[in-house]
Amino acid sequence: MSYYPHLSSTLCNNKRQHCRYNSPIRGLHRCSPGAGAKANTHHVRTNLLPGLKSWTAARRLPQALIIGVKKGGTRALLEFLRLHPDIRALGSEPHFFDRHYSRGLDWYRSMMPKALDGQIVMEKTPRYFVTVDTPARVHAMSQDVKLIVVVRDPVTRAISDYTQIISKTPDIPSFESLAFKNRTTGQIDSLWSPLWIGLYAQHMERWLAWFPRNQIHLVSGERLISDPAGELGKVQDFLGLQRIVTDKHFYFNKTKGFPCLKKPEGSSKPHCLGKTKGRTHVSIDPEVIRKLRDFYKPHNQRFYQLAGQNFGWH
Ligand SMILES: Nc1ncnc2c1ncn2[C@@H]1O[C@H](COP(=O)(O)OS(=O)(=O)O)[C@@H](OP(=O)(O)O)[C@H]1O
Repeated sequence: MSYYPHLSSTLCNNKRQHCRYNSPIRGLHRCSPGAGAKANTHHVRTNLLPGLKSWTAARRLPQALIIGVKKGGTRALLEFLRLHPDIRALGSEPHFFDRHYSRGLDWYRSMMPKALDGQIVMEKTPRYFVTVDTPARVHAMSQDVKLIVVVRDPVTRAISDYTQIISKTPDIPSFESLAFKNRTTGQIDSLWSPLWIGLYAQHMERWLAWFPRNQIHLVSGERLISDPAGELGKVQDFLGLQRIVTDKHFYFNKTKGFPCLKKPEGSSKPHCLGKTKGRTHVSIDPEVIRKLRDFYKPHNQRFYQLAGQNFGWH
């Protein structure tokens, strides 16, 4: 007989790993064992239940990463996942594997939020998806790490990317002139970063050389907007978590034109993402958009094959 029936009742109790109740306590909603990453030795005692038991929170290396894609909806996904009591996510982008790798894993670990046993530590850095050395480096940290990629129509993604770039550097040439090596012949400049990032199959293949397909979960950036609870449900399943973030957490904000949170973590007020998320895009010559759609068609098909799903980008 358990002394803490309200706690033990949250533990997984059958092979299908269902949980019976929601615990009010962080760290007790896991429905499957997660990838292990060693904690550091600098523990902090955290008394969650005065008089009952003290729990140990520690900084650990992440067990899950949102690796991309830039402008895919990665911030929205991270903010939504943070509502889950068994997720501890770093708010900023640490860029460890692409920019700060020489600082070492101890530095990386020190960046992470403290987490209890059973909580999943995660971070998002969208550039990881496209940086050549990153898959091998992530693999060297952990073979079991769970990887999440939010993908979005590469043409819309490129325009979103350019909209962000021009908002910071207004003097750059037009999208139309940067997208082509030669506008007259119609030759696309696939090495221009906003276009190159959208070659998802190429980047995905690099990850698949290091990680099995079932360790990479793809989120549709489009569905993350049209059905956030549906996409979040699948991500929670992938992470082995109970589905705690559900449609009751979201409402559609007509002014913003996007789903927003009824009650974000640590607040009781509704909250939408900031002004840089969901910007009005610069308008692009429809003929250029048509050429880009043709350009991406074979790449998208190859990506659908690798993904085992069709994202419906036309
Ligand atoms: N709920 C909600 N609110 C606001 N924005 C949302 C939301 N869900 C997805 N998105 C889309 O997220 C796009 C930005 O993607 P990222 O967060 O990955 O951008 S970044 O790479 O971190 O800069 C952003 O792109 P733009 O619309 O081009 O600004 C949004 O379309």
